[in-house]
Amino acid sequence: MSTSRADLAREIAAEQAHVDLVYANLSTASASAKELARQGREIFMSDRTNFLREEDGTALFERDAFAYQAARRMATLEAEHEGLVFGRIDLTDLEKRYIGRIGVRDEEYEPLVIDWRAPAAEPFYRATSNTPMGVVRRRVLRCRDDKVIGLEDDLLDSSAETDLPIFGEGALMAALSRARGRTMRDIVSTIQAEQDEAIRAPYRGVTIISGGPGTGKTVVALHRAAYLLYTNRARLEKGGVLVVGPSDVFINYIERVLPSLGEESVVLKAIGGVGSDVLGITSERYDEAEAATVKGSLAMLRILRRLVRLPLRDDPALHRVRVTVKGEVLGLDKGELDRIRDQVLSATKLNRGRTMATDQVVTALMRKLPSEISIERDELEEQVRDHPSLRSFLPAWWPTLTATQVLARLADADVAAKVAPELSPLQRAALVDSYAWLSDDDADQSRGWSIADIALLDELIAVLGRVPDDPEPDLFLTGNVAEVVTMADRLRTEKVVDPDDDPQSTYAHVLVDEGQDVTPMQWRMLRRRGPHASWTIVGDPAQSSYPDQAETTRALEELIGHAPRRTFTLSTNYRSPSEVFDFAARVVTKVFPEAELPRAVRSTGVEPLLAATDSAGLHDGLRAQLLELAARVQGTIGVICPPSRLNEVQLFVMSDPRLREFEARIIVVTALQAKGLEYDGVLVLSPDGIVAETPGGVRVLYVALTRATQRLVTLDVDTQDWRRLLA
Ligand SMILES: Nc1ncnc2c1ncn2[C@@H]1O[C@H](COP(=O)(O)OP(=O)(O)OP(=O)(O)O)[C@@H](O)[C@H]1O
Repeated sequence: MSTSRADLAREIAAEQAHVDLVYANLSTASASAKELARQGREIFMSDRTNFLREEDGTALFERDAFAYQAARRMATLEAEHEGLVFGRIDLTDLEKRYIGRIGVRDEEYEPLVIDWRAPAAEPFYRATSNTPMGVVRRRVLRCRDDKVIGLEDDLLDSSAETDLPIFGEGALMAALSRARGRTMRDIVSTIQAEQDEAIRAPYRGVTIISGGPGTGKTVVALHRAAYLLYTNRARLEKGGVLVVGPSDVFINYIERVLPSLGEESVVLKAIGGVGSDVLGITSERYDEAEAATVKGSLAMLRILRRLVRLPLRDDPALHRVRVTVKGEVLGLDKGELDRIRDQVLSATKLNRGRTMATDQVVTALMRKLPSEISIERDELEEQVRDHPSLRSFLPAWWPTLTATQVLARLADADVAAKVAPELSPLQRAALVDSYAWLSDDDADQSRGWSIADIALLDELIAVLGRVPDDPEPDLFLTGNVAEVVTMADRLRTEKVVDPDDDPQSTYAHVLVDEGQDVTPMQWRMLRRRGPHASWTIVGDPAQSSYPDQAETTRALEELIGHAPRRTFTLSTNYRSPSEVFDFAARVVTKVFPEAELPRAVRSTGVEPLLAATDSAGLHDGLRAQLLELAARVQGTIGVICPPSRLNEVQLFVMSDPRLREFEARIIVVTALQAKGLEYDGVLVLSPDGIVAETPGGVRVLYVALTRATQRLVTLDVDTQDWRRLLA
């Protein structure tokens, strides 16, 4: 229903005039920002009812309209390419409202632009032709910096008597068909109605955002964080917002979205970095499938507790203690000492328990003195307490332990056999092997703690308590155990602070992305970061890399408890063309029939390409397919491969003379590293390898197959068993 180019140019010029007015007001306002903020507050206080009527019943709007806020956030927004004003709605009563990243008023306090999060902006996102909400036309302005360069309109109420011109084919399609960059962009001008509902859901309790791949879960959750900061600013700026994603690559990918919405105060962390507040360690390393599964499971809880209680060495000298008072030998044997240990550990944490344990040992020894020996109680106590053998026994029997020292003990197969009897021999071997790097003669000592270990170390800190400021010297460190401990010790970086403080940083709102991959042990780690928080949890079980879904669900249920909960399911795939998504869906439904399958919003007419090669021809096959992909798509190309091939493929892509010219566009990752990311062209290398080497198997292959925004190629190497799933 469009009109001529001249009409469009006229319309753009008219919009430009309004945008110019906004910028002019903004710079005047910035110049006297503080003063205006003060005045604004006064007006707000004295004439609140007037404001309320004008602004659709919200007191929030006014605050953001204050020029002071605007100036502060403008500094961030200036760095972005998208304009400050991006939308307009024309209402049946002829009112027009401009929507933007921040609210701006003129000197009369008349709104020139409404913040996208204000209630008055809601119809911009929610109105549809079935329910127009009084909106006749919705317009998206495409701006570069402060210049309007295009318009896209939707006529929502064709029955309204209007002569408003309508331009363009719709903003969403225009946005989706552009090539993607290396980082995620905000979608503030094209948020869809079902997404808007999740974004504006109430603050309290737990908000779950589910839906298949590419439905905008991540981007919606980030807009929700910006919305919550707007509606609960005082609480959230003080209490903090934590966003947790699967990897550092993912965090780099999303990190510009919130600043582009004017919000800088959110803490972003990869799941392997959540424990860094207490451990000083972050990890990006994945364990092999079997070990990762064991370490994620709640069975580890019992194993770690036993590990903490297991004496560091089976030294007969620690099986008994003897002191002499007035010629009488007073002693406790192993059974008595074990009982004291159990009692103390059930009352307090190990690193805080030495004093209590000492008191109990002293009392028990005092009781051993035959009653006929006459001695003042105080003197007896002093003699027992200060006895040199007791003083050397206690630190060895009740050592101060760091989390890394304790976990490192699992490198010893005998220790693992004692503390983890419930594991199968295969599981136990995988667990022990995963710590082989700790031994001094392991070639790969640089491997370090894995992502799954971080949650275990965090749990251990919760069990052990902090290391006291001035731990007594650990006299027990001799022999073989000492070697293991020494290596762990080198990696020990726990911060030492007041032992009575809760050691973790906590937040008022925690947003967890790719929640389906969070293992039960990781949920416990996250819970410690938000004991009183409200939560936004984003996920898609069909993409899970943790095999025991039932266990993860239980862990999540425990987190939610009785808190109010609401679930939003997003149903449209904005990333992949239908040809790519339908192909991937065929694969996943064979192993996970209950998968949420969204409807792809676009189609390109290009079916995925299934290619094959053998190990000998891998480089030639890979080069040929990548050159073809690079010629066919603009933008990024993701090569998704099994972990065992990652180094080889990275090296090949960097060194091959023909591929080097595309180096800036090609990214080589494993399927787990590709979680949450997208590329214009995707080559999935060795699907069989991905299934075999990754926890989650076919579900993780599904992740790989759903990363493309344009084209998908699969390249089998030697085997192609996975193709049976396409039948
Ligand atoms: N309303 C929208 N307007 C424009 N682009 C959108 C919209 N919704 C989603 N997108 C785009 O679709 C792509 C997929 O979004 P996102 O990564 O948030 O999906 P997801 O559901 O988290 O995917 P996955 O589960 O596969 O990680 C992104 O490029 C995002 O910007």
